[in-house]
Formats: sequence, structure tokens, C-alpha cells
Amino acid sequence: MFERPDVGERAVLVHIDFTAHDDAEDPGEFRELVTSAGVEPVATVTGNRKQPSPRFFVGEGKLDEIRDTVAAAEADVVLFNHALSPSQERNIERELQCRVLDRTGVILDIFAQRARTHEGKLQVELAQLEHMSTRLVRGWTHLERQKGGIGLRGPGETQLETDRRLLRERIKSIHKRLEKVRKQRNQGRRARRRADIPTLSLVGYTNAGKSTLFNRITTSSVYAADQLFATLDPTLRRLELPDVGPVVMADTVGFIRHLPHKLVEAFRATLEETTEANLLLHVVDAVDERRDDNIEQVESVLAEIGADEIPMLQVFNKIDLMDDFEPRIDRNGEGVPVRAWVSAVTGEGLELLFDAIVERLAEDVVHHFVRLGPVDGKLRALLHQADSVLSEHYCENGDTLLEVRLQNRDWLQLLSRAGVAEDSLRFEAPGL
Ligand SMILES: Nc1nc2c(ncn2[C@@H]2O[C@H](COP(=O)(O)OP(=O)(O)OP(=O)(O)O)[C@@H](O)[C@H]2O)c(=O)[nH]1
Repeated sequence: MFERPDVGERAVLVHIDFTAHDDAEDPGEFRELVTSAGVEPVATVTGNRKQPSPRFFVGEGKLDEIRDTVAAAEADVVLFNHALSPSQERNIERELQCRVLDRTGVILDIFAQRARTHEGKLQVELAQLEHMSTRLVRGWTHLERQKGGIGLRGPGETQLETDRRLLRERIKSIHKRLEKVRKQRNQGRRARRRADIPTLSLVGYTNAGKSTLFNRITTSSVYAADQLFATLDPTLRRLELPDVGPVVMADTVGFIRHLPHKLVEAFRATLEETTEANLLLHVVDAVDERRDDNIEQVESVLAEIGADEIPMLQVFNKIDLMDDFEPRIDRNGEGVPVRAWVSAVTGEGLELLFDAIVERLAEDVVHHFVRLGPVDGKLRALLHQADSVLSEHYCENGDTLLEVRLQNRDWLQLLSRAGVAEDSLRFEAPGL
């Protein structure tokens, strides 16, 4: 779970149903989003309208109602569950004399708190700056800015008072840095692939329990490796799994319903690593009434980023909230584990989950004892290069007995690079 800054801001939420406007956001989810941004929703103003008004988004009567609610609830900020144009946001702020943020601003604030990879952070900062550059001329340049608060985290605290030219320069420099980070990341990924360390990526809806599970698995399990895989990146950790060896586990930013279009890029950047994963753990809040819909949405985004071919194991979480529910593993018709029922909080089902993970990953791993002669020098060298040799014994006749473990696809690729046919090799049973 995340340590969230105790901002302690009080928010009035605004949700309007439009009969002639396609804006079907869910007020319940908005409340959750606001809460997870560390803000306390203290009142909600709802209403019906044919379509948004160009000036204030809502009608003047509704605006009065919001103003009264802000005063009565002693709120610090008004959060609209809608996309507002920059001028609407400004007009409403001026009328209410209170800070206003739209749905995009709220989501950006969450991303700013959660983006944990360097690239993800830059991508979010870029989206924030771009969102902000159209909203620069507003009156909240005093107190609130210094205090921080929703929508003011990330670059907001330092950048809002700079002028547009500086902002443009900053955006340009982030683009450059992003390019550099992408290059480095590709190299990092290549290195990891070379070292043949399988990656497990946790994906899922916001609030499903990914971070809780990630921390539980990587800090309290017997398989947690001592060292962090990359100390700079808390979203990557290393585990040692039986029959599989070392694996890297990666956490990701949660999915959000109806992600505003201009945030899709930032969100995807945070997800991009999943396309390289060997196994996706799709964490699902098993007691959420929108469970099936959430699953569908996650799967469709994964398909869009080309991650739908990656083996997936669903993790139905929060079974402690279900009556009399025993942890279990569900298997498909071929006997392959496809779903684990667990509680990340109580730890129930985690051992079964590990078994299922190992079973799914081991499908792809080959573990051979192979006898190589002097003519197989190239294969031997390639196996060493790929960091796949667990042990090596020299035999009296000049052969070498190698114990190798690697992904099956890499094994086949190395054989082909070395020009060796698998059935020409001499395999031995372990211990001989
Ligand atoms: N009862 C119960 N609550 C859980 C369990 N796992 C997580 N939670 C709670 O669910 C909420 C969300 O958990 P997180 O781990 O932050 O969820 P997440 O999927 O990482 O959410 P994002 O970071 O928003 O993507 C927290 O309040 C957790 O305490 C569980 O097994 N049982």
C-alpha cells in the first residue's frame, strides 16, 4: 500500500447527469479516485441538465448551490467529475472564489503521486504541464500553491508561476529526457532478457490491491530475494522461485474507468513494461460489484498495447471480505491454473498463488543436463553469454556436462544460432 501524503483537503464533488451529452462517468468511482488522491470528499452536488453551459458548465442556480455547499462544508476545493475547458474552470473559480479541478486534473494528481518509474514520472509531468499550460492565467498563485494540495503536486508547486515561455521550454526538455530514458530502458530490458530473468507484471484496476499484494509477496514471502532488483525503482523487485529461479516482479499504475483521452499516453507509458512480461498477474477486487466489467476493460487495454498474447493468471483478491470463502486455484480445461483466490491482507491463498505462478512460469522454462563435446563450443559460449549455465563439469574424455536453465524460446533460439539440432544433443538425468 502507498504512503499517501496527508493533505487533509476537503472537497465538494460535482456530478451532473446530462440527457443530451455523452458523459457517463460514474460518481461512485469518482469518490474513490478523490479519496485515493488523499482528499476527503465532504459533500456532493448532483444535478440534471440537457447539456453543459459554455460559461460555467452548470447553470447559475447550480453554481449558487455549489457555492453554498462549499461554505457550509468548509471545503478547500471543488472537484468536477467532468472535463472542463480551461475557461470554464477559470470562470467557475472566479465565481466561487475557490479552487476548482476537473476530472483530468484529479487523475493527473493521482498519476503524479503514483508514477514510480522515471519514464512514468516524466510522462505524467508532461501531461500535467500540457494540461496546465492552457490554464495558466488563474488567480491561485498564493497560499494554496505553497501548501500543495490536489492538483498542485508534481510540477505545479514550482511551475505554475512561471510564464508560458518557460513552460514550453520545460515541455521541450521533458520530451528530450523522455527520449533518453526510453533508450536507456530499452537497453535495460535487453540486458534483463539476456540475463534471462523472467518478469511478472501486476496489472489491474485501481484499488484492486496490487500494491498490497506486491509488498506482501516481495517483502514477507520466503521467496523474496534479499536485495532489491533495482534500488532506484521501488516498483521492481526480485524473487527466487523454486524450479524457476530468479524472477523480477513489477507493479504498475492502476486502471481508471474512462481515462481522459489526453492521459492515455501517460498511462500507457507506465504500462509499457508489461508487454515484455513473461506472466501477467491480473489482480481483481473479487468483491467489487463491477468486477466483470473491470476485467473486461483491463483485458481490452492490454490487447490494445499488444500484451494480450502474454500468459495471464487472474488473482481474485480480498476473499477475506467474502463469507466462508476458502482460497483455491481454478484451472482451465487443460488443467492450467488460470485464477487464484487470495487475500493480500490476511495472506490467505498466497502459497497456492505461488504454486500457480511457478507452474505457469515453469511451463516456459527448460532445465537440462547436457553433455557437450569440443565441437559444441559455440553453443557452450552462447549459453554462458546468456547467463544460463547453472553448473559445469569437465569429463575425462574432454566433454563438458552443463546444467542449463533458461526460457524455452531462448533455448531454441540459441540452438539455432549455434547451428545445433536439439535431437543431436546428449541429455543426461540430474545427478549422473
Ligand atoms: N479487505 C481487504 N482489503 C484489501 C486487500 N488487498 C488490498 N486491500 C485494500 O484495498 C485498498 C487498495 O489497495 P492497494 O493495494 O492500494 O490497491 P492498488 O490496486 O495498488 O490500487 P492503485 O494503487 O490505486 O492502483 C486498500 O485500502 C487496501 O488495504 C485484501 O486482500 N482484503
